[in-house]
Formats: sequence, structure tokens, C-alpha cells
Amino acid sequence: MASQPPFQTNFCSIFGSSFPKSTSDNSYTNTSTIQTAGLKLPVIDLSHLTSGEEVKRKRCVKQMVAAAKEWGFFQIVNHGIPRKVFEMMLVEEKKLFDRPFSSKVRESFSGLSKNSYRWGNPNASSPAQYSFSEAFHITLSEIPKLSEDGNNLRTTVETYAQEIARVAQLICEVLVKQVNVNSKYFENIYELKNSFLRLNKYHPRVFGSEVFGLVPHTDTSFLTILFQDQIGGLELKKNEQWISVKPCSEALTVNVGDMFQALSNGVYQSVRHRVISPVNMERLSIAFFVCPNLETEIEYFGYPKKYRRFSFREYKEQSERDVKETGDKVGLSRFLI
Ligand SMILES: O=C(O)CCC(=O)C(=O)O
Ligand SMILES: [Fe+2]
Repeated sequence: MASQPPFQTNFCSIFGSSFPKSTSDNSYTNTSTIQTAGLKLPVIDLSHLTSGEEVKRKRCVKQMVAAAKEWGFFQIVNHGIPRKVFEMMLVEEKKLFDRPFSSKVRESFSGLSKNSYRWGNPNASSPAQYSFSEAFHITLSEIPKLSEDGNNLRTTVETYAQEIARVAQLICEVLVKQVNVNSKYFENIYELKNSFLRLNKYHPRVFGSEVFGLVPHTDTSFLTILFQDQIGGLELKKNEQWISVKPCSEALTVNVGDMFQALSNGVYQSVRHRVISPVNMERLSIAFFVCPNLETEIEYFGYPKKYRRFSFREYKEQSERDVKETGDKVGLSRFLI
């Protein structure tokens, strides 16, 4: 039984046969990716935060803050998560995606919630809004409900989430101290009940031409930490150009999300990023989104304020409405004062 979603049929049923035929056609992705020659995504050695050497710690903090302001993205190395944790998580991720498509779209399996599984983009109003990927969302509060399934799903996800949350907390603590943010915001974040993992699987291009594995977007989170395999395809937008984020087996990719941009009054950048579909192979990644509880109010305590106060629930509901109506999230610009 096929595990791959029927992307081609689905795409054609929404958009007809309007797909570009030539392999060099990039009219949907509008790609002109530049490689990072000269422009190097900052790499931060996280061990300097905890090594006990004050000079190194201060330099590390400075680099991280500069990266969050200028790039909204950085890579971290020496984060202390054992390689085995990623390897085991990839095995479980593969097993979930390898289930027959009909089983993945069914109500629920392995203790996953019924809306955990997503694919394509049912709300796409143009081909450029269609993502050739599938994903499972697992909220941290749902992990205890996962079944072991005769395998190690629950324990593996539990270990992964604990490790990645520890790293996320370390980074949030550094970034939050450098801007005028009331630390009460982060009290409930460290409980991490509403934070979630998103397991992504990108399929090889089905039409021969370049397509999006994931359409350009910003993350709604405070912060996102991404583990990607060695295939590549992630790109971020800087100075109106798309720049590829090269996979590095030792590194995790961190990016600022919309909530941190709002809370820092626009000092930290929630940068648009996208994934270009791989050629002739599959790609896996695991994103961890640090999110507040739904009722958390997001507000910068200083003047002048860029954004009006809003709750995380309000932001999510507005984004969901926008995606339904336009196929795309409008995002923070809706909340500008
Ligand atoms: O898979 C990737 O490289 C990026 C994933 C991503 O941006 C997301 O899940 O929001
Ligand atoms: Fe993202």
C-alpha cells in the first residue's frame, strides 16, 4: 500500500494541468537561490554558554543576539544532544511516514491526535501555495499518550523533546535578557505544554520542475529549532535574496519566530524561509516550535510600540482565518499599530 500522498492527482484536481512542464521552469518557486559564498549563516558554539569561562560566554551571547537581529537564523554546534537521539528519532519518523497513506489520514493511530497528520495544502489558492510535503504535529502535552507500538515511539519522542527543550530554554534565556521583555512571558513557556514537534517529509519532485517542499512562511512560534538530514533544500530570505541553509551533521538550525519578533518590538527578526523539493530523493526534518500557552498576552513593554497587544490564541485564530481565505498567513503586519 502506498505511503506517499497523491500529490499529483490532488494538485491537478485543484489547479488543472497548469503545472510547468520543463525541468528548468521555476515560475512557481521563482527561485534564484544564491549560495552562501561571502554570506555565512552564523555558527554558534553553545558549549561556551555553560563552560564557566566568562569571556567566552559573553562573546557567545553577543554572537547569538547579533544573529537573531541580523539574520533571524543561526546554526548551533556543541549543543550536547547525543547523536543517538537524532538517529533514533529519524527511525521513528520514517516508520510513521512509511505507514500506508490511507492509515495516516485515518482518525488516529499510535496515540497521535486525530489532526496530527497534514499533507499538501487544502487551502492553496494558487500553485505557488502548494507544499509537496507531509507532516505530523506532536504537542509536548500529547507525548505521554503516544503508544510504544511494539517499537519505541513514545520513549524516543520523549527523550528527543526533553533534549531539544533544554537547548531551546538555554537560547530563549539568552535572547530574552537582551531585549526589554518581561520575563513573566517565559514562565509558562518553560512548561512547554503548547510547544510542539513537527516531523516533515519532503517528496521528490513529481512534475520534473522545481516545486516547493514547503511554501515561503514565517514561524508563528517564539523560536524554532530544526534538525535536518543531509539532503538540503531549506532557504531563508535575506536582503530580498533566497539563501540556502546547508545541512551540517553537527549543527541544529535555530530561527526566531513571530512571537519573539513581536515581544522584542521587531528587534529580533522572524524571517521568511521555504524548502525547495529535493530531486530524486526524500528529505526528512524535525522542527521544534517553542510556543506560549494560548491565553498568553504578547506585548512589548517599552515605547514606541510597533505592535498592539494580542493573545497567542488571537494570533493563531487570525492566521488560520487568513490561511483559509487566502491560502497564506498574513502574520504580524496585521498587528502593527
Ligand atoms: O524542513 C525544513 O527545513 C524547514 C521546516 C519548517 O520551516 C517548518 O516546519 O516550519
Ligand atoms: Fe518554518
